[in-house]
Amino acid sequence: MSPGSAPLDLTRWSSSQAPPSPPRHIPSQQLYPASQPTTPAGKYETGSRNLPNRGRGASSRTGFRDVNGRGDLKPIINDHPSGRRADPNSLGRYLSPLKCLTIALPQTYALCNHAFRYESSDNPRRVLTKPSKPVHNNGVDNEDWDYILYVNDVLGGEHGGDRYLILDVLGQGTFGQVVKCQNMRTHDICAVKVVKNKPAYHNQSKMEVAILDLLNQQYDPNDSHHILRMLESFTHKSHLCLVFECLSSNLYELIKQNQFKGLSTQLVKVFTQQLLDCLTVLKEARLIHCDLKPENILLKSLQSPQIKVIDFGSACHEMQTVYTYVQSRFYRCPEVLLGLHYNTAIDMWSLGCIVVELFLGLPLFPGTSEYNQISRIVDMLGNPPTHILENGKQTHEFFNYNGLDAHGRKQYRLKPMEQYASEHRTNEQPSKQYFKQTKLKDIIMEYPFSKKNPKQSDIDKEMANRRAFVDFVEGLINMDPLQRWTPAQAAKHPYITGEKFTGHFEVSIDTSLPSPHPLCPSEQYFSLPICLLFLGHC
Ligand SMILES: Nc1ncnc2c1ncn2[C@@H]1O[C@H](COP(=O)(O)OP(=O)(O)OP(=O)(O)O)[C@@H](O)[C@H]1O
Repeated sequence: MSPGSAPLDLTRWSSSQAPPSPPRHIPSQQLYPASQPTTPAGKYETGSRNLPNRGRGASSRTGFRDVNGRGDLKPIINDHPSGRRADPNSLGRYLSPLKCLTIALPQTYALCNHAFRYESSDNPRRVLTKPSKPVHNNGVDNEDWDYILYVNDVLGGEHGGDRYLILDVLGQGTFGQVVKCQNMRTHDICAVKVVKNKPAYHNQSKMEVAILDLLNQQYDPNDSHHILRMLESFTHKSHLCLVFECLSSNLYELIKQNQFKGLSTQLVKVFTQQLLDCLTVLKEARLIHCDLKPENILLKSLQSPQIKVIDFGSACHEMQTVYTYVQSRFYRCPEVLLGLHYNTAIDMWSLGCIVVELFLGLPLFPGTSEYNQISRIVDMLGNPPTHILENGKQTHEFFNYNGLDAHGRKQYRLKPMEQYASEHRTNEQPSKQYFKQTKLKDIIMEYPFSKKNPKQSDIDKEMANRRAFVDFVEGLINMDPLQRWTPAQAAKHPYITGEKFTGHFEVSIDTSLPSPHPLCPSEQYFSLPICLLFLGHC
């Protein structure tokens, strides 16, 4: 530096003053509009303030300047970062190659070809529905009568209601698709179930709307009983759409993430308490969920073990058990398998299967067929009580009648697999065993510890927890629905309350009778559709 010359003060260069220079790979006449001078005014002015900003990477020499006003010329370095193109929207800023080829791709194209024009309407729409080929309903439905959903399409607003921007897919079920959406008015994120455009699904889903409305408004107005919230429903291009609060992963995914190793008795307890709370409310409303399983229990978020029960699409009132074929097979109870009348007790059987699965990481009765399901249950728990077998419409499908016993009671024995298979022309396979033990108590008590080298005090505590857990589960998977514990009874078990478990828990009689619905004239003749008429849902 010459004596008397001012030091370079790079900090006083603002990026907006930095002159853009053409990148090596794009001709400068393409980079700058014809009206814009290739060399911005002042680019080669002398004086430290006007020195171009120095960026990272190689610099290119673009001229000389008088460094001291006395004609001492020094080369001017144009500090254009290597491999970067000037941002045409922000003078003095540069775009990285990554940006040029991603978010600034339309500009990059426009630079290369002046005729290029970008229109967002030309974007290929990301389809979320499979198959996506238009078949029905003027081309908006596929061959399965599912509405073909695209990211950034809008649902709703047909009758002036809220509109929902489709963001992503959340799940798929028998009834339709569930997508993550954003309410375009409130900006809230929600889940929208878009039901198949078929009368059977449409009508059944209207029942789901009615049941959730009833539960949300009448039985759980404060949203404190772990029941999914339905925000509204509307029709979009003949598809019934149900708008729900948006939840997180389901419990099956949680088990899977845990590599099917099972959850601690403590965490299982936290989930069970919430499920019992939900089932208590359902029993009060005399509603049967009919499809309780880990996939239909969702975490509210990944931050805490708060859960919600979803999918009331198979739910019904106790007086309206029109379908004989309910519940997912692994969680199906003996009275349903054998074709008896059923009530809210069937959800308690499912709950028993679920809590064991949460603890073990594997389903308790993973039946591969109806026969395999019942044979797994019988293998573990023995025959169902005689009165159940006597009254089951399907008993003769699975059991042989073996005459009367010494007390004059009918005796039944499960058909051998080969007999059942030949009678029903099915390909039954022997049950694959996942545990070497066959009895529930042994499976649970001998299940390996998750902790390596636990202290004796930890072992004692865990074994005490497990003893309470076994006793609790046995009350739920009682073959006799009349003896099976109700949610209120189960909620009093020491495993749930945290009291010391001192031996088999004797339940007291459940006096919590369902209260008559406020809008129904007679509890005796209560039926859901009548009730819904009062609520204006039919
Ligand atoms: N509120 C929600 N928030 C987040 N994901 C959801 C929500 N509701 C449903 N899902 C996802 O969508 C999937 C299908 O939903 P749902 O069980 O209600 O549909 P379905 O057609 O009734 O299914 P199924 O075949 O079990 O009857 C769920 O397993 C879940 O993964």
